[in-house]
Amino acid sequence: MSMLHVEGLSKSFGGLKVTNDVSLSLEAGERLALIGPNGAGKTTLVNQISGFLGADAGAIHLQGQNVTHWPAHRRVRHGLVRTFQISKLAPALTAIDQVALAIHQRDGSINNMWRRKTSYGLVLDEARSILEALQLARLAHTTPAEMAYGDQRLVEVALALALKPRVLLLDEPMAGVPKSEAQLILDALERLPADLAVVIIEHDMDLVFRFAHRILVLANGAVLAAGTPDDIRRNEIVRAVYLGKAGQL
Ligand SMILES: Nc1ncnc2c1ncn2[C@@H]1O[C@H](COP(=O)(O)OP(=O)(O)OP(=O)(O)O)[C@@H](O)[C@H]1O
Repeated sequence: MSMLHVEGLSKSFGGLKVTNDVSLSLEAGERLALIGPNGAGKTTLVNQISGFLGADAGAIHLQGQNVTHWPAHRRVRHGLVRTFQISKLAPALTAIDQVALAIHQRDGSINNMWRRKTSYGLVLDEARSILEALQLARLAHTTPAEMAYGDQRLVEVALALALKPRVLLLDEPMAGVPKSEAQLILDALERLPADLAVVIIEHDMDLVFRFAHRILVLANGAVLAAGTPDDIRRNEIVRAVYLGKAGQL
């Protein structure tokens, strides 16, 4: 059974079809990249899958369960977690506190007055191990303002991991990150749990072609092509519409 199955998803804003009959499937451990020119509908599709935007037509199944009409927070509880293009970090909190807060949120313990100190110790242990897994332990006691931008993006990935996703949607983790920090991001993404299913929106083709097992190309809201990185690299239509024009192949 697929971890995520999207069938015929569509959405229009006025007369503009922003997603047009999009289907995709994702197995545990798979890395799928969503690429396409600006305005192709990538973020809209991720907004729909994560429950931030409804669908005019189509269905979304998470591990066989129909979640099409579920609100975003319910999808999160069932393992469908996303990050955003724009930073959502709390400016005054250290990385470890932010991750600990996300763990509390996941466990529903944030308002639990009777929380025992021992359980808080366990939360901190877990927060530390999430940071370590992404090689971010060096940032544990650092606030976002004191971090390089690439590190901030990675702490956001750590926050998403704290929610124990089975499917992780990453919206442009490389956006705004200077080239000098790009390798750091790629290294961290390659250390994501092997059984996690990942959908990544990304304009950086180096990252896309190194990270993705499969690539789905969107243009004008519709699927233009889908296949392995080699298939996509060789696809003449994709080259003409997107990759060739971007001069990145
Ligand atoms: N709330 C909205 N109301 C009206 N139009 C919208 C809305 N959100 C997105 N759009 C339009 O939908 C189209 C797709 O936008 P979307 O942000 O999904 O594209 P994208 O592929 O993610 O682009 P980018 O690579 O620039 O992030 C664009 O033409 C955009 O202007």
